Amino acid sequence: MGEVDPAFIQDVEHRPKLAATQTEGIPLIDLAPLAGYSPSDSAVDASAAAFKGLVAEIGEACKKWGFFFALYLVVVLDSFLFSLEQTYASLCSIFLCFSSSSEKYSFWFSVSCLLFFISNNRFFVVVNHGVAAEKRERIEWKAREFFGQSLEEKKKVRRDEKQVLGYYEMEHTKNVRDWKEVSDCTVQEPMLVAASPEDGEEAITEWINQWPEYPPGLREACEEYAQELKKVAYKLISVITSSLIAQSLGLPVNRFDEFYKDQTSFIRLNHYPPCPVPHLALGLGRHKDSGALTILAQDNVEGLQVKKKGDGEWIVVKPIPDAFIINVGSIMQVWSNDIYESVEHRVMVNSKKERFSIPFFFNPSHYTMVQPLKELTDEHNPPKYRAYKWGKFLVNRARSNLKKLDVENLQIYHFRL
Ligand SMILES: O=C(O)CCC(=O)C(=O)O
Ligand SMILES: [Fe+2]
Repeated sequence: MGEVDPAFIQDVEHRPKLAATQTEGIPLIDLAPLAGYSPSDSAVDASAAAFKGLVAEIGEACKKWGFFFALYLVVVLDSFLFSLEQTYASLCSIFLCFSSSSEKYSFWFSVSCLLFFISNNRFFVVVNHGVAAEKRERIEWKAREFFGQSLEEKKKVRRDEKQVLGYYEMEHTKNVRDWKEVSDCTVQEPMLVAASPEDGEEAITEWINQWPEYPPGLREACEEYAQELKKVAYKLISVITSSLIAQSLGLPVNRFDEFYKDQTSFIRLNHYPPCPVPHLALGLGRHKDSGALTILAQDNVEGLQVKKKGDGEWIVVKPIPDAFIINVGSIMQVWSNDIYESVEHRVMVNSKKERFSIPFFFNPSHYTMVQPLKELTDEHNPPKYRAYKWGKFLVNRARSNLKKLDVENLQIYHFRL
């Protein structure tokens, strides 16, 4: 990335402290009732008594530990799962970490949950999500090979205004340049999106993947990983729906299915090179993910931090081998009318080690009107957001993150009522 351009330098109040607070605690809940789950039978599985018992159990666990608990630890023996909880309005953020395990568990979405309660932030950690370790290793290795090439090579698949998917190294978050390079590919082709961010313009366009010649096999690795992660996302959505059902008896268990038919989910390969000024710059500035759900694979180099509610302290999410970290995005915050709150997070860089991460952003179809679910609102609890069209939001963001602007780009608070 060459000389340190002032575009990378964070304002003083956003500069990272190099010694940040670590996460520690973890309770566990056995989610074995999810064994055998597959997206096609979500209605059956998710309505089963055992599943309901599980959701209730998680609610109890939340009650028991509440948000006073700073840290809590449970050691888990064999298989784990996790889950989202029934919520308590004051609780806000959720991160889930999943670990992969051997293939034999693919049919057993069994498990347990590692819940981190840090003040009133919650994290969940899980294994046995069914993604084979070698599939994850393959995409991680291909990402290393891809980013290991010269800038000239990588620029052959560079994104631009029209080809929005591909390589780029100029992303700005909150109008400060990130110390990273990325490559995006869609999960479902063709990916249909709005052609323009302007309201009233109905034209649709396709975003097409650009695959580099080198490394061979990158495409296959991404495609196979995408299929696996889609399955994990559906499982998560079914648990989230179930926990929301506890808030509203009128919410059908397949409530979210309609949004994912023509999904705009995508995978991002993130590479954070070593940085000579880690105390001044960030790999990725503070932000909330704008989709519904993110499933993140990080390597073993520390860097991800989430913001604790209340005192605003930044907490390191320590890497767990083979773990996925899952966080609720802004769409889920709107759908749930703030029952779930999207977590603010950022990435620190360091002067010695490079770091890689691979988020899977689970997003609905471009024509989805994002608004609080009507089953979760009434005259006592009115909608907190007006509806917005996801495809327009997505295109607006895609056009606004490559350069410094004078104002913050589009956020859900712009739709707050
Ligand atoms: O690299 C990470 O750990 C986080 C990446 C992230 O938050 C993102 O790409 O939105
Ligand atoms: Fe993020």
